[in-house]
Amino acid sequence: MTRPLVGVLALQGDVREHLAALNDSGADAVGIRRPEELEKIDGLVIPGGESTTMSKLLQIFELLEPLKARLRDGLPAYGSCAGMILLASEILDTRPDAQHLGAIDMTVRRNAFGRQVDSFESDLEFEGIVGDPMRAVFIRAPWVERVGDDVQVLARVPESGGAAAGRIVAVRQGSVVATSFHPEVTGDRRVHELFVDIVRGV
Ligand SMILES: NC(=O)CC[C@H](N)C(=O)O
Repeated sequence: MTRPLVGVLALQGDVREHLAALNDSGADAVGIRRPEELEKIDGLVIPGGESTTMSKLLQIFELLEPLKARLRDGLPAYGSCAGMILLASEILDTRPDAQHLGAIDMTVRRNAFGRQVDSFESDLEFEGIVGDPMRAVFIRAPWVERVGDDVQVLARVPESGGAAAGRIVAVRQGSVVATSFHPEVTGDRRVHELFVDIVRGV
């Protein structure tokens, strides 16, 4: 597979940044808004934004069930922040009618680090990615409170992170990856390169 076709769920959130990051990382990127567009892609990114809004829009645009089906069939996926929330099997502190995709066996707490003003940046180690520590940008981010046996923890808040030190902020289950933070906004393409390799089956 030379340049895989990777979709970015384009209902709401920071779509443009992920399209650019994927194009920089060896994939051809395309926005996804309709069920029929899901069939042609080799992988999918779910961007940051507002997970409860995305949940509603997934239903309005009739994408929820077709996307769940493609994920069940093994579609590689990567979710950042709100995308992590949607990929979870259990979400804490969300609306009762909020939908989720259940692609990773994990419990995620929305807005776990606090209010918008508590957003922060941190340098952290990312399992499987070599080189300098990754600059992680957390914007009203979730954290992972529980992971299933098949889920690999890829990154945690470092000891310098105060009360949140040790909290799980990046995970992988099979071909599905999720981060609490936003690599798409820093110019560091290593997470997107890792995901494109997963899509390629590397
Ligand atoms: N940066 C983000 O994606 C924020 C996520 C948002 N706080 C939510 O709970 O859906």
